[in-house]
Amino acid sequence: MTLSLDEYATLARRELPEDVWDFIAGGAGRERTLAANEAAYDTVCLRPKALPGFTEPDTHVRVLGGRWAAPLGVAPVAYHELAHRDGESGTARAAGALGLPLVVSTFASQSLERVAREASAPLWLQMYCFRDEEVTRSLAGRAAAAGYEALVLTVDTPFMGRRLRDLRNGFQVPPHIVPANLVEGLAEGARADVAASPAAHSRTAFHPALDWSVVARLREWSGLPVLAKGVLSGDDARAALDAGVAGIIVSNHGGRQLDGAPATLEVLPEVVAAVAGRCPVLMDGGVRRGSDIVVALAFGATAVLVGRPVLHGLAVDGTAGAHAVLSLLMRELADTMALTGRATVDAVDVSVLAPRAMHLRHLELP
Ligand SMILES: Cc1cc2nc3c(=O)[nH]c(=O)nc-3n(C[C@H](O)[C@H](O)[C@H](O)COP(=O)(O)O)c2cc1C
Ligand SMILES: CCCCCCC(=O)C(=O)O
Repeated sequence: MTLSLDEYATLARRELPEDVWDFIAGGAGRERTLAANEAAYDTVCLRPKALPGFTEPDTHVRVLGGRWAAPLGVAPVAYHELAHRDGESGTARAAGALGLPLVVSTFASQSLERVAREASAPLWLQMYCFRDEEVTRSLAGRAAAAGYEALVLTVDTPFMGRRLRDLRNGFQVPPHIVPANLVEGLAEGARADVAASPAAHSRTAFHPALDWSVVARLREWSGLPVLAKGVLSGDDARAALDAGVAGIIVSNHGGRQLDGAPATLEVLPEVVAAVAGRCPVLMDGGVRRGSDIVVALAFGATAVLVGRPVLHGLAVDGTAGAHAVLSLLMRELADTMALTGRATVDAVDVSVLAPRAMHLRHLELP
């Protein structure tokens, strides 16, 4: 019986080649930010509620007009087929069965159209922007045509961070796994390039000097709302809003870009304050328990996204494993809401938190 996301990670590690495990698990540099994301949740305590009078809370939320079964979605993660041949279609089936949204990566191993055919819950497409603007424009248009409900512009990755595990391993994407959304847009040489070294490819293919004006172009090309993913400060949140985003995702790319960047939970309140209710604020990074979701909501998040745990589920048991991971998180979320006396997601606010300092103060009383 697998009872926690940590256990899924342990099982997934046994299933995957070591270099693939490292690509998924790893972060940039010393992996300080990677570690900080999870550790941040350990600094916070929750306040239990005695005799709340119910056991099954309503976890539904509305985000950008879509109804989600919980404030939880799947973060954009490249190449799901690295974890299991079911790939993104399997993840879409798993998330859809639970009423949870999926953000499909530009670097998905199955085409965005194929994933859409398997989906039954909201789909968003994550956007990397390329030197060749036609590639970006075409992706944005295809997303709209295939029924995607939003674009997620990743704003923290002008190139991939220095991931030492991948450099040591000489990590290459296996030849049978391709960036399915791009195979037609990229010249043959560039296709070989992207497999041989994702990091080197990002340096040559990604737009090197993107600025916030791209938000308007993405909106124009797709007619879809655009969210900015990778915002870690109030200043950047305001810039994103000025550029016309419909939502913000507080993210440090799972610790894979700027090592030394703060844990996402740490900066979430600053971003929420800057946004002041003008758009939804999602977050990702280190969410591994339902109680982490409650903490993120208490800090002002509208919803959270999870990345690595979904790949762990896929690696363990394909579509069923991804489903198991997501439903475990939903169960833990509902239980935590019940034990803290919150019958709805709206009822989760800062009063659900009991900072550790409170306990210390209590102990110090004469
Ligand atoms: C293997 C892997 C691939 C990723 N690929 C993408 C990607 O293509 N686009 C993107 O915006 N973020 C990507 N991310 C970052 C995730 O969207 C997300 O920010 C991060 O995984 C959240 O942290 P978590 O894994 O601790 O849940 C990737 C992360 C991992 C682990
Ligand atoms: C050029 C290939 C890029 C894959 C990017 C995936 C990603 O964002 C990651 O963090 O890894």
